[in-house]
Amino acid sequence: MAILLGSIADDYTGASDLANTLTKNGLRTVQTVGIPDPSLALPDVDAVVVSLKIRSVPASDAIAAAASAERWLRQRGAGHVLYKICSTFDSTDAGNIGPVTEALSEAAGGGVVLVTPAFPETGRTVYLGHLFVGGQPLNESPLRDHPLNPMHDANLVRVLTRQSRNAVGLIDLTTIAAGPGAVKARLDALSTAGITAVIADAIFERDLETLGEVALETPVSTGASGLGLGLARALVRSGRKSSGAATTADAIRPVGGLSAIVAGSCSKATLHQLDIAERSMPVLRLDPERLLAGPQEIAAAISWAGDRISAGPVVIAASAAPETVSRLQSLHGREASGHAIETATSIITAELVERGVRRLVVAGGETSGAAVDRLAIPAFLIGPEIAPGVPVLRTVGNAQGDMLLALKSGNFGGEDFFTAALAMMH
Ligand SMILES: Nc1ncnc2c1ncn2[C@@H]1O[C@H](COP(=O)(O)OP(=O)(O)O)[C@@H](O)[C@H]1O
Ligand SMILES: O=C(O)[C@@H](O)C(=O)COP(=O)(O)O
Repeated sequence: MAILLGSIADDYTGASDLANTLTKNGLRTVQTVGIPDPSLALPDVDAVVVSLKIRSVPASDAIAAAASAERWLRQRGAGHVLYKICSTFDSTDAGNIGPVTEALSEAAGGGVVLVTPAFPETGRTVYLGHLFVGGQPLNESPLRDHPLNPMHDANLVRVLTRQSRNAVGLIDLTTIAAGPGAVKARLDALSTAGITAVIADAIFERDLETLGEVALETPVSTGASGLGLGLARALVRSGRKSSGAATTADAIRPVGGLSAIVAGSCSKATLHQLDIAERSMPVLRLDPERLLAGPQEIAAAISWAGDRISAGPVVIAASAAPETVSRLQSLHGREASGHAIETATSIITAELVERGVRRLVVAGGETSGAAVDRLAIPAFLIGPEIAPGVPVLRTVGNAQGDMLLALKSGNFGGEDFFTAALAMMH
């Protein structure tokens, strides 16, 4: 299998978001969970998205994991590797977007890397280096209250500079509107000035098409699904994409079994989706304090689900509003609280699968990573889109048999996302 495009995603929901975008734009794509075991039979594809859980780990761990994935992708023919980050640039001053971008670039021989989290379809745009989420600057959006990576600065040149060893530049919208030639000339000038990463503006998909065309001529880029769209369209336009359409129908063959939703995302969109789900499904709100205190809350949740799940889907959520999250974090620490809750929700998920759940929605990137790791799912085929950024996934090589999943980024999906997702999984 020789692949045209490789990607390393810093979390699992982000990986499925990118895989969805690449598929929609004509690339046959598979999502692997880490570097797959050589015995795993992967389909013949144009693009592989390797999902890693490296958004909120120490930078040195993130670099090591990304470097191994990059080597694996290059060995399979990837001429370009996209480091898939969050469209809301989720990270801290310690990284990991800057350190991983620099490491991947150095591994590929250096040069300047285009960086943009723009994803216009979900309202993420970048202008003069400032990231907007819908109509709000990043630091005024709900991302200011993210449990793990609260974002307090919309100026991405500044944010990336704080995470980088080398200087960071900007390619503004005027240059991008002038086309690929103008972008290349600006990149060359910035590179001569010693800059190794540039934040690129992008408001419309045409901006990302221009950036994709330029990025494809370089070994590495860093961005969200918008840049994936640009790269995929550039590959198709250039005629480099092999024949064979990207179809999704095969991925949603029915799997039967029970269905469940597990949420650990505390994002505004997820909190509202949970409120809406309460009108049509049993929803258990976990007590975060009790979750941290010992295994009783997990056992109680599994017993609660066991009493109801044969009658229809159930929802189990650790999610809480910012004030509650802050209170827990002030008692137990930010990372310790997040990690303990991810562990608890992943144990609950595995128990539900043990009891026959085969159709599963997980809300939250870190939450999804912990759950998929505990289930030891090796890879996913990409099915149809439920909402922008969220496809139905079908497991590949799963020990428990075929399952259908949706890994929902906290901020994605309309208010009826959970019922919409389950309606597409049979
Ligand atoms: N009630 C809570 N208090 C504190 N942290 C929580 C709570 N519920 C979930 N979390 C943690 O918040 C984090 C949410 O991140 P994530 O799953 O990536 O969601 P999102 O996709 O919204 O970013 C996880 O680490 C999760 O364990
Ligand atoms: O780019 C995006 O916004 C998503 O693909 C993504 O990475 C979301 O991360 P989480 O909100 O942590 O799921």
